[in-house]
Amino acid sequence: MLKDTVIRTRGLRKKYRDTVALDVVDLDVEQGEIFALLGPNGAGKTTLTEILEGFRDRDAGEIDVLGEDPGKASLAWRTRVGVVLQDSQDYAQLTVLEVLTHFASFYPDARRPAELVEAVGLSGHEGKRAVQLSGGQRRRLDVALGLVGRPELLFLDEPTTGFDPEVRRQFWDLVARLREEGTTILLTTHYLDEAEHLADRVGVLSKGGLVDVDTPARLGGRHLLKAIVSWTDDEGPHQVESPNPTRTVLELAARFGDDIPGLAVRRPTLEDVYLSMIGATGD
Ligand SMILES: Nc1ncnc2c1ncn2[C@@H]1O[C@H](COP(=O)(O)OP(=O)(O)OP(=O)(O)O)[C@@H](O)[C@H]1O
Repeated sequence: MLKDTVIRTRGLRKKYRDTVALDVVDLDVEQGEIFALLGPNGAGKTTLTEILEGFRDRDAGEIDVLGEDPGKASLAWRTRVGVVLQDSQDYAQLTVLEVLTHFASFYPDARRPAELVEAVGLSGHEGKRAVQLSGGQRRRLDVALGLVGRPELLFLDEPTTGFDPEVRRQFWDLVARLREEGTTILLTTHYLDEAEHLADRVGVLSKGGLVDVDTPARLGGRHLLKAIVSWTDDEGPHQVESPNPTRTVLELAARFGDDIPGLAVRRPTLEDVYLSMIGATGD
């Protein structure tokens, strides 16, 4: 294993009865990287994540996570890994502060509960029982629990589901701060804007296989795709694909004068590329 590789899998396979959930997955995630795993429902994201976390067994393949096999990992390894699962854990009757204090006691160098409350935007809710929190607030408590042990590697499984737009932005800022501290993050999300904003690289999982791994800007050859220039004239709306949209706009400006009616230049988004990749594999 390379010194700076935090996650490495080779030939990873997992089957549930007749369903092949993971089919020969080779994945490398480097130290300090934010890696987003994308894929439609049932693609295998949770299966892959939970195998890497040591919560599910694999059928075949090699895995190295922070130098150990998660299936046989030590307690010391577990303190280096933070996990935010899709489903909340059961601590409904404890207050926010009690939950955080309790979990902090398991770690050698835990973050202070007050710091965590602030970081996930739960200030003012410290005394509330978990059961009294809204869905989004409860999710933020889950995220705080993932961070409590100051993990070197953090797994975030759909962390912002149920967050309102403002809290999502706050969460993104929190992830940016973790990145600055050198935390490696494996994130699964259905929000393409989240992947674009946060991830250094994204991997698209479809039907148990990694279809592509690249930066958000280059995934699926996105950087090579043509821009779409659209405008409106007396005949109605027009649009053309252009390899050089600046030139197209200059030509239109020469034709229309100062103002090109209804001008828009649209570059293919990560979502456009992702949907065409998923469509191409028949999901
Ligand atoms: N415990 C299980 N027993 C049987 N089949 C399972 C089990 N867990 C997952 N599967 C199947 O394995 C496949 C991959 O599921 P997985 O939950 O890993 O997908 P996912 O990408 O996380 O989906 P989602 O986006 O909906 O969370 C699916 O076909 C699912 O039905």
